Amino acid sequence: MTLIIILGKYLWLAGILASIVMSEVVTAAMGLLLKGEVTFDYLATGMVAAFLVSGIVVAGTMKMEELERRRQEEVAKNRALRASERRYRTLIEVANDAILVTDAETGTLVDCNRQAEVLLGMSRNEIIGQHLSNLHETGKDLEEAETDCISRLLRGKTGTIELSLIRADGTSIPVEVSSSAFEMDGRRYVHGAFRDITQRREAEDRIKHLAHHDPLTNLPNRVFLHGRLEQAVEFARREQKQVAVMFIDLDNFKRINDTLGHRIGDALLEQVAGRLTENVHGSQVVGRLGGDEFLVVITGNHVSTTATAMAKRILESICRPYTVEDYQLHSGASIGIAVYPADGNSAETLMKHADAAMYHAKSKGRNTFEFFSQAINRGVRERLEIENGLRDALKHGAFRLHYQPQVDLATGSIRSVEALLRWRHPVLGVITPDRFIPIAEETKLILPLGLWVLDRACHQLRTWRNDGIAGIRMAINVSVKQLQDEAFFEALGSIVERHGLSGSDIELEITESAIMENLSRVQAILKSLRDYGITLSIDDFGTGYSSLGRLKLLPIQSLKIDRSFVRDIETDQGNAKICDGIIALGHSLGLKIIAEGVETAAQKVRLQDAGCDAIQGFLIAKPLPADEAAKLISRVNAIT
Ligand SMILES: Nc1nc2c(ncn2[C@@H]2O[C@H](COP(=O)(O)O[C@H]3[C@@H](O)[C@H](n4cnc5c(=O)[nH]c(N)nc54)O[C@@H]3COP(=O)(O)O)[C@@H](O)[C@H]2O)c(=O)[nH]1
Repeated sequence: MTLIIILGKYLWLAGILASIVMSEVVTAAMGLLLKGEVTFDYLATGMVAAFLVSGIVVAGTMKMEELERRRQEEVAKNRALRASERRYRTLIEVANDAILVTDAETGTLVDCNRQAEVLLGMSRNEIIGQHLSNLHETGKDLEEAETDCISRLLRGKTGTIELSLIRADGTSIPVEVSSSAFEMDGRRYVHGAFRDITQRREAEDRIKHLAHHDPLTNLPNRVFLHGRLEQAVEFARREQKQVAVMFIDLDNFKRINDTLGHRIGDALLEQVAGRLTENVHGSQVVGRLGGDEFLVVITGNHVSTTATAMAKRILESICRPYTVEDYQLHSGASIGIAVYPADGNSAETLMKHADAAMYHAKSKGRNTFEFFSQAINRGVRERLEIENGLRDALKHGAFRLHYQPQVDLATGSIRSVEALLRWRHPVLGVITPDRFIPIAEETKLILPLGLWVLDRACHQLRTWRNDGIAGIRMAINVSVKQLQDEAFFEALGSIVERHGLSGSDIELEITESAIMENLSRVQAILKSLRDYGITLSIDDFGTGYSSLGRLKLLPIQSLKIDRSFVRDIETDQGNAKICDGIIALGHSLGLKIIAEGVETAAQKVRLQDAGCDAIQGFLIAKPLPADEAAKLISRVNAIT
């Protein structure tokens, strides 16, 4: 071999040597031929042999050169290949991701980096040779989707996908895979960069949990419940099943929250959530809609029976006393139930109807449950009609005020009139304030409506004054929602002054229950009103369980005995005693007492004997239109 290399390198020398040898041979042969020492044939044969030998020497030498060139090329190629392999290994080893190289035809792993060993908790030897699909987690809901991912990977589809790998210790690990396909030696491979996304998934899960759960009780929230209810309805539609939606609203919660504070209220809600959870099993779901409202979703057959049993259990469980810090608290619940498909075809309708049924349960006396019915549905529609009608009536000036006199029992004169709203609905006819005021309060329409009443009542008083009817004040009902409105006080002042009146011309009546349930929130505004000279009166007194202690806190000037106590004062000893008690209590606090709903002379006498200061009722007059009220005032006050 060395000889070949040397010869290969010195081919030119071999050529010269061969030429010299050949010319020597030819010269010597010619000499021998001339001397006749050899015949021509012999000489020719020798010459040919010499040519052949030298040709063979030259050809062999050339071949050796060719071999050498090829060998060198091979060495260079191998060196380049090794360098490329080193570069490739360095590249995949320095990668932050786990790299797995898969034979696209067989799905077998043919290479991996150190990160892959760490990610999978396996050695390189354990990884290489495995089928890629052996490493992905199976037996989960996502199996189908992930199998699809694996086959996408193997088909060399580029892009990013997410799947779960199974580690050597059996734990699952979510990964994001960026893959690309390449060909080598006529075979197709897939290069996959696998990135551990456990932390990202955990963060996403945390965010998802927060977005779907109520932070106080950790129960599913409104968004989650709505989605779950939609799924349940869809499932029931497909599988011919039923869904019951149970709307639960706590009784008394607002009072507890307002009087004892939000910390106690929150603790109570947490305990209620715990009790509800105890009563919900299997596929049933309980969640919190917000405030003191909870929802349960029940799917299956005969859901009405299940819901009835569950509602009874829940009511019983919610009723048990709660211990929160040093307090023993009592609550109850009102439950409304709507069933798919009878009561609605969508999550929205079912929730709305369960809510309506809950309101019905509440109005029936609380701590009870009620299934949605067509009667309730009619009520809901009517309510909606009233709500829409209220907006129109406000816009088109369809309200009227009537005025009912209040008579001073000491003098017999009319000392004030109460402004009372009247409304004739275009379809439903006359609607009493008892029906539309609560709806106006819920929809906040009471704010513009209340201002309209103030304006019209003040306008009327000014008109009467201008007409010479003096010495009376205007009593106006205000809702607690109005008192909570920051703009109310200023608006009232500007209305009163615009009509050339002063605070002392106005008396505001606020219902006892409303004032007591919102005491802390309205105390400041009541004080401002009193400072402005307005007389404050507690309406429907006796129905709201005010304690003497709390009454003393209020800047009020009079109490109005609820007409339910006045109705049979002559015959009902109990009611008579209540009236006597209210009069005595009020006087002891320096308050004036007025009795409403006085319909008979006997009632008037009984109240007068008890020391009542003023009366209002059909005995004197029903609420009257302004002109009739004016005539009555003039007549009565002219006599007295
Ligand atoms: N926030 C506002 N509330 C208002 C306004 N206008 C009225 N109301 C409140 O609606 C409730 C019902 O009022 P209404 O149907 O007008 O009934 C009043 C009288 O008609 C009725 N009344 C008066 N005397 C008698 C009687 O001898 N017998 C009898 N059966 N009913 C009688 O009482 C109502 C007046 O009650 P009160 O206000 O408690 O003095 C009622 O609660 C109104 O307050 C409004 O503009 N804003």
